[in-house]
Amino acid sequence: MSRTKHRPQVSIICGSGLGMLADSLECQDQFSYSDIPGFPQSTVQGHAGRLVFGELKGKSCVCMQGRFHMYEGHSLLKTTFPIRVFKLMGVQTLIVTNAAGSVADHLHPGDIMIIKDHINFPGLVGLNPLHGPNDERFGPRFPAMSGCYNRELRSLAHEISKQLDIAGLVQEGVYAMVGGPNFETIAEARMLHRMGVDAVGMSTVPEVVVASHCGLQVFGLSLITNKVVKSYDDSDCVNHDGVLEVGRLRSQTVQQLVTEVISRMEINNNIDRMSNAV
Ligand SMILES: O=P(O)(O)O[C@H]1O[C@H](CO)[C@@H](O)[C@H]1O
Ligand SMILES: Nc1nc2[nH]cnc2c(=O)[nH]1
Repeated sequence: MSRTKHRPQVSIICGSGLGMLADSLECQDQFSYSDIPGFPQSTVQGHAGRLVFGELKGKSCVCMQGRFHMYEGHSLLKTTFPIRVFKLMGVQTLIVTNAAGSVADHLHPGDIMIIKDHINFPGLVGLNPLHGPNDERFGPRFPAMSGCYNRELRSLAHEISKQLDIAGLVQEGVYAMVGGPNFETIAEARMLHRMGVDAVGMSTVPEVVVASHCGLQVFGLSLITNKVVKSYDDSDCVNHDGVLEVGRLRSQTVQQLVTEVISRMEINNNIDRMSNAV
Protein backbone atom coordinates (compact mmCIF):
# COMPACT_ATOMS: atom_id res chain seq x y z
CA MET A 1 0.00 0.00 0.00
CA SER A 2 2.94 2.33 0.56
CA ARG A 3 3.72 2.19 -3.18
CA THR A 4 0.39 3.61 -4.36
CA LYS A 5 -1.72 6.58 -3.31
CA HIS A 6 -4.90 4.73 -4.24
CA ARG A 7 -7.09 3.30 -1.48
CA PRO A 8 -9.44 1.07 -3.50
CA GLN A 9 -13.11 0.62 -2.66
CA VAL A 10 -13.85 -1.67 -5.60
CA SER A 11 -11.87 -4.64 -6.93
CA ILE A 12 -12.31 -6.13 -10.39
CA ILE A 13 -11.08 -9.50 -11.65
CA CYS A 14 -10.70 -9.71 -15.43
CA GLY A 15 -11.69 -12.95 -17.10
CA SER A 16 -9.98 -14.55 -20.10
CA GLY A 17 -9.67 -11.97 -22.87
CA LEU A 18 -11.23 -9.25 -20.70
CA GLY A 19 -8.03 -7.63 -19.44
CA MET A 20 -9.00 -4.36 -21.11
CA LEU A 21 -11.34 -3.67 -18.18
CA ALA A 22 -8.28 -2.16 -16.51
CA ASP A 23 -7.56 0.18 -19.43
CA SER A 24 -10.23 2.69 -18.46
CA LEU A 25 -8.73 3.31 -15.01
CA GLU A 26 -7.27 6.81 -14.68
CA CYS A 27 -4.07 7.78 -12.84
CA GLN A 28 -2.86 4.20 -12.93
CA ASP A 29 -0.27 2.52 -10.75
CA GLN A 30 0.66 -0.92 -12.12
CA PHE A 31 2.43 -3.79 -10.39
CA SER A 32 3.51 -7.02 -11.99
CA TYR A 33 2.42 -10.06 -9.94
CA SER A 34 6.06 -11.12 -9.84
CA ASP A 35 6.81 -7.99 -7.75
CA ILE A 36 4.07 -8.64 -5.17
CA PRO A 37 5.00 -10.89 -2.23
CA GLY A 38 2.74 -13.95 -1.98
CA PHE A 39 1.12 -13.53 -5.40
CA PRO A 40 1.29 -16.52 -7.76
CA GLN A 41 2.18 -15.96 -11.43
CA SER A 42 -0.33 -15.95 -14.28
CA THR A 43 0.37 -18.74 -16.76
CA VAL A 44 -2.71 -18.59 -19.00
CA GLN A 45 -2.82 -16.75 -22.33
CA GLY A 46 -5.17 -13.76 -22.05
CA HIS A 47 -4.22 -13.12 -18.38
CA ALA A 48 -1.48 -10.46 -18.29
CA GLY A 49 -0.42 -10.88 -14.65
CA ARG A 50 -0.69 -7.30 -13.43
CA LEU A 51 -2.42 -5.52 -10.58
CA VAL A 52 -3.65 -2.10 -11.72
CA PHE A 53 -4.81 0.63 -9.33
CA GLY A 54 -6.72 3.66 -10.57
CA GLU A 55 -9.84 5.83 -10.55
CA LEU A 56 -13.01 5.02 -12.44
CA LYS A 57 -15.85 7.53 -12.39
CA GLY A 58 -14.62 8.91 -9.09
CA LYS A 59 -14.30 5.49 -7.42
CA SER A 60 -10.95 4.12 -6.40
CA CYS A 61 -10.44 0.67 -7.95
CA VAL A 62 -7.94 -2.17 -8.09
CA CYS A 63 -8.04 -4.50 -11.05
CA MET A 64 -6.51 -7.95 -11.50
CA GLN A 65 -5.41 -8.20 -15.12
CA GLY A 66 -5.16 -11.93 -14.92
CA ARG A 67 -6.58 -14.37 -12.42
CA PHE A 68 -5.34 -17.64 -11.00
CA HIS A 69 -7.01 -20.96 -11.78
CA MET A 70 -6.95 -24.22 -9.87
CA TYR A 71 -5.92 -26.09 -13.04
CA GLU A 72 -2.67 -24.08 -13.19
CA GLY A 73 -1.59 -26.08 -10.18
CA HIS A 74 -2.18 -23.39 -7.55
CA SER A 75 -3.88 -24.35 -4.30
CA LEU A 76 -7.31 -22.78 -3.87
CA LEU A 77 -5.86 -20.77 -0.99
CA LYS A 78 -3.30 -19.29 -3.43
CA THR A 79 -5.84 -18.62 -6.18
CA THR A 80 -7.92 -16.58 -3.74
CA PHE A 81 -5.08 -14.89 -1.85
CA PRO A 82 -5.68 -11.53 -3.62
CA ILE A 83 -9.25 -11.38 -2.30
CA ARG A 84 -8.08 -11.23 1.30
CA VAL A 85 -5.43 -8.68 0.34
CA PHE A 86 -8.24 -6.55 -1.13
CA LYS A 87 -10.28 -6.95 2.04
CA LEU A 88 -7.33 -5.75 4.11
CA MET A 89 -6.96 -2.75 1.77
CA GLY A 90 -10.53 -1.67 2.56
CA VAL A 91 -12.24 -2.90 -0.60
CA GLN A 92 -16.01 -3.32 -0.16
CA THR A 93 -17.08 -4.76 -3.49
CA LEU A 94 -15.69 -7.49 -5.73
CA ILE A 95 -16.61 -7.55 -9.40
CA VAL A 96 -15.80 -10.88 -11.03
CA THR A 97 -15.84 -11.41 -14.78
CA ASN A 98 -15.18 -14.56 -16.74
CA ALA A 99 -15.41 -16.22 -20.12
CA ALA A 100 -17.85 -19.12 -20.05
CA GLY A 101 -19.52 -21.67 -22.28
CA SER A 102 -23.30 -21.61 -22.60
CA VAL A 103 -25.10 -24.68 -21.38
CA ALA A 104 -28.56 -23.09 -21.55
CA ASP A 105 -30.09 -23.05 -25.04
CA HIS A 106 -31.12 -19.38 -24.71
CA LEU A 107 -27.55 -18.11 -24.17
CA HIS A 108 -25.41 -17.46 -27.25
CA PRO A 109 -21.79 -16.46 -27.89
CA GLY A 110 -21.49 -12.73 -27.30
CA ASP A 111 -24.25 -12.66 -24.68
CA ILE A 112 -23.51 -11.37 -21.20
CA MET A 113 -24.84 -13.34 -18.24
CA ILE A 114 -25.27 -11.59 -14.91
CA ILE A 115 -24.43 -14.31 -12.38
CA LYS A 116 -27.32 -14.85 -10.00
CA ASP A 117 -25.97 -17.99 -8.34
CA HIS A 118 -23.31 -20.64 -8.75
CA ILE A 119 -22.67 -24.35 -8.42
CA ASN A 120 -19.30 -25.08 -6.86
CA PHE A 121 -18.48 -28.51 -8.28
CA PRO A 122 -14.95 -28.65 -6.80
CA GLY A 123 -16.41 -27.42 -3.50
CA LEU A 124 -19.04 -30.14 -3.43
CA VAL A 125 -16.30 -32.77 -3.44
CA GLY A 126 -14.17 -31.03 -0.83
CA LEU A 127 -11.99 -28.62 -2.83
CA ASN A 128 -12.86 -25.37 -1.12
CA PRO A 129 -10.58 -22.37 -0.40
CA LEU A 130 -12.06 -22.20 3.12
CA HIS A 131 -10.84 -25.68 4.03
CA GLY A 132 -8.51 -25.81 6.99
CA PRO A 133 -8.46 -23.76 10.18
CA ASN A 134 -10.86 -20.83 9.96
CA ASP A 135 -9.35 -17.35 10.33
CA GLU A 136 -12.05 -15.64 12.41
CA ARG A 137 -10.60 -12.22 11.54
CA PHE A 138 -12.03 -12.67 8.04
CA GLY A 139 -15.30 -14.47 8.66
CA PRO A 140 -17.23 -17.32 10.29
CA ARG A 141 -16.50 -21.05 10.10
CA PHE A 142 -19.78 -21.79 8.33
CA PRO A 143 -20.63 -18.90 6.00
CA ALA A 144 -24.00 -18.78 4.22
CA MET A 145 -23.76 -18.62 0.42
CA SER A 146 -27.44 -18.21 -0.41
CA GLY A 147 -27.27 -14.51 -1.20
CA CYS A 148 -23.71 -14.12 -2.38
CA TYR A 149 -24.46 -12.27 -5.64
CA ASN A 150 -25.77 -8.90 -4.50
CA ARG A 151 -29.38 -8.41 -5.54
CA GLU A 152 -29.24 -4.59 -5.78
CA LEU A 153 -26.18 -4.66 -8.03
CA ARG A 154 -27.83 -7.25 -10.28
CA SER A 155 -30.91 -5.13 -10.65
CA LEU A 156 -28.77 -2.01 -11.23
CA ALA A 157 -26.96 -3.86 -14.03
CA HIS A 158 -30.26 -4.75 -15.71
CA GLU A 159 -31.39 -1.13 -15.49
CA ILE A 160 -28.08 0.06 -16.97
CA SER A 161 -28.19 -2.50 -19.78
CA LYS A 162 -31.58 -1.07 -20.81
CA GLN A 163 -30.18 2.45 -20.78
CA LEU A 164 -27.15 1.35 -22.83
CA ASP A 165 -29.49 -0.40 -25.26
CA ILE A 166 -27.83 -3.77 -24.74
CA ALA A 167 -30.64 -5.42 -22.78
CA GLY A 168 -31.09 -7.90 -25.65
CA LEU A 169 -27.61 -9.26 -24.91
CA VAL A 170 -27.94 -9.41 -21.14
CA GLN A 171 -29.56 -12.24 -19.20
CA GLU A 172 -29.24 -13.67 -15.71
CA GLY A 173 -28.22 -17.22 -14.84
CA VAL A 174 -26.38 -19.85 -12.87
CA TYR A 175 -22.62 -20.30 -13.37
CA ALA A 176 -21.00 -23.63 -12.60
CA MET A 177 -17.32 -24.05 -11.90
CA VAL A 178 -15.60 -27.23 -13.07
CA GLY A 179 -11.94 -27.97 -12.45
CA GLY A 180 -10.69 -27.95 -16.06
CA PRO A 181 -8.41 -27.55 -17.93
CA ASN A 182 -10.22 -29.73 -20.45
CA PHE A 183 -13.56 -28.57 -21.82
CA GLU A 184 -16.69 -30.69 -21.30
CA THR A 185 -17.55 -33.98 -22.92
CA ILE A 186 -21.00 -34.19 -24.44
CA ALA A 187 -22.22 -36.41 -21.60
CA GLU A 188 -20.91 -33.88 -19.05
CA ALA A 189 -22.57 -31.03 -20.94
CA ARG A 190 -25.90 -32.88 -20.89
CA MET A 191 -25.55 -33.52 -17.17
CA LEU A 192 -24.87 -29.81 -16.49
CA HIS A 193 -27.91 -28.89 -18.57
CA ARG A 194 -30.18 -31.20 -16.57
CA MET A 195 -28.77 -29.81 -13.35
CA GLY A 196 -29.91 -26.27 -14.16
CA VAL A 197 -26.54 -24.81 -15.11
CA ASP A 198 -26.70 -21.91 -17.57
CA ALA A 199 -22.98 -21.29 -18.12
CA VAL A 200 -19.83 -23.19 -17.24
CA GLY A 201 -16.24 -22.15 -16.62
CA MET A 202 -13.14 -23.00 -14.62
CA SER A 203 -12.85 -20.04 -12.25
CA THR A 204 -14.66 -17.34 -10.27
CA VAL A 205 -16.42 -19.48 -7.66
CA PRO A 206 -13.47 -19.81 -5.23
CA GLU A 207 -12.98 -16.02 -5.42
CA VAL A 208 -16.66 -15.45 -4.68
CA VAL A 209 -16.66 -17.91 -1.77
CA VAL A 210 -13.69 -16.15 -0.13
CA ALA A 211 -15.13 -12.69 -0.84
CA SER A 212 -18.50 -13.63 0.60
CA HIS A 213 -16.85 -15.18 3.66
CA CYS A 214 -15.11 -11.89 4.47
CA GLY A 215 -18.19 -9.75 3.85
CA LEU A 216 -17.46 -8.23 0.43
CA GLN A 217 -20.47 -7.59 -1.76
CA VAL A 218 -20.13 -9.41 -5.06
CA PHE A 219 -21.25 -8.68 -8.60
CA GLY A 220 -20.44 -11.17 -11.37
CA LEU A 221 -20.62 -11.27 -15.16
CA SER A 222 -19.99 -14.16 -17.54
CA LEU A 223 -19.25 -13.34 -21.15
CA ILE A 224 -20.59 -16.26 -23.17
CA THR A 225 -17.76 -17.09 -25.56
CA ASN A 226 -18.96 -20.41 -26.98
CA LYS A 227 -21.74 -22.90 -26.73
CA VAL A 228 -21.04 -26.13 -24.92
CA VAL A 229 -21.67 -28.94 -27.36
CA LYS A 230 -24.54 -31.15 -26.17
CA SER A 231 -25.25 -33.21 -29.31
CA TYR A 232 -23.25 -36.04 -30.85
CA ASP A 233 -24.34 -34.67 -34.25
CA ASP A 234 -22.74 -31.26 -33.58
CA SER A 235 -19.22 -30.94 -35.01
CA ASP A 236 -18.45 -27.62 -33.22
CA CYS A 237 -15.35 -27.69 -31.05
CA VAL A 238 -14.39 -25.08 -28.45
CA ASN A 239 -10.82 -23.78 -28.12
CA HIS A 240 -9.13 -21.09 -26.02
CA ASP A 241 -8.27 -18.87 -29.04
CA GLY A 242 -11.96 -18.72 -29.91
CA VAL A 243 -12.74 -17.83 -26.28
CA LEU A 244 -10.23 -14.95 -26.38
CA GLU A 245 -11.54 -13.73 -29.73
CA VAL A 246 -15.11 -13.32 -28.41
CA GLY A 247 -13.59 -11.52 -25.40
CA ARG A 248 -11.94 -9.04 -27.76
CA LEU A 249 -15.12 -8.55 -29.79
CA ARG A 250 -17.29 -7.84 -26.75
CA SER A 251 -14.69 -6.12 -24.59
CA GLN A 252 -16.06 -2.64 -25.09
CA THR A 253 -19.62 -3.63 -24.18
CA VAL A 254 -18.51 -5.45 -21.04
CA GLN A 255 -16.34 -2.46 -20.15
CA GLN A 256 -19.28 -0.04 -20.56
CA LEU A 257 -21.54 -2.14 -18.37
CA VAL A 258 -18.94 -2.61 -15.62
CA THR A 259 -18.01 1.10 -15.70
CA GLU A 260 -21.62 2.20 -15.28
CA VAL A 261 -22.26 -0.29 -12.46
CA ILE A 262 -19.20 1.04 -10.63
CA SER A 263 -20.18 4.61 -11.32
CA ARG A 264 -23.63 4.16 -9.82
CA MET A 265 -22.95 1.75 -6.94
CA GLU A 266 -23.10 3.13 -3.42
CA ILE A 267 -19.88 3.22 -1.44
CA ASN A 268 -19.59 3.46 2.32
CA ASN A 269 -16.80 5.97 2.93
CA ASN A 270 -16.58 5.16 6.65
CA ILE A 271 -15.06 1.75 6.06
CA ASP A 272 -12.77 0.42 8.74
CA ARG A 273 -9.59 0.00 6.70
CA MET A 274 -7.18 -2.67 7.91
CA SER A 275 -4.40 -1.35 5.65
CA ASN A 276 -1.85 -1.26 8.48
CA ALA A 277 -1.74 -5.00 8.05
CA VAL A 278 -0.86 -4.85 4.33
O1 LIG B 1 -12.71 -18.07 -16.19
P1 LIG B 1 -11.77 -17.31 -17.03
O2 LIG B 1 -10.52 -16.93 -16.30
O3 LIG B 1 -12.42 -16.12 -17.68
O4 LIG B 1 -11.31 -18.28 -18.23
C1 LIG B 1 -12.12 -19.24 -18.88
O5 LIG B 1 -11.54 -19.42 -20.14
C2 LIG B 1 -10.54 -20.45 -20.06
C3 LIG B 1 -10.82 -21.47 -21.13
O6 LIG B 1 -10.83 -20.91 -22.41
C4 LIG B 1 -10.66 -21.06 -18.67
O7 LIG B 1 -9.65 -20.58 -17.82
C5 LIG B 1 -12.03 -20.61 -18.25
O8 LIG B 1 -12.18 -20.57 -16.84
N1 LIG C 1 -15.42 -25.39 -18.66
C1 LIG C 1 -15.53 -24.46 -19.61
N2 LIG C 1 -14.89 -23.30 -19.46
C2 LIG C 1 -15.02 -22.39 -20.44
N3 LIG C 1 -14.51 -21.16 -20.54
C3 LIG C 1 -14.92 -20.63 -21.70
N4 LIG C 1 -15.69 -21.50 -22.36
C4 LIG C 1 -15.77 -22.60 -21.58
C5 LIG C 1 -16.44 -23.86 -21.72
O1 LIG C 1 -17.12 -24.15 -22.70
N5 LIG C 1 -16.28 -24.73 -20.70
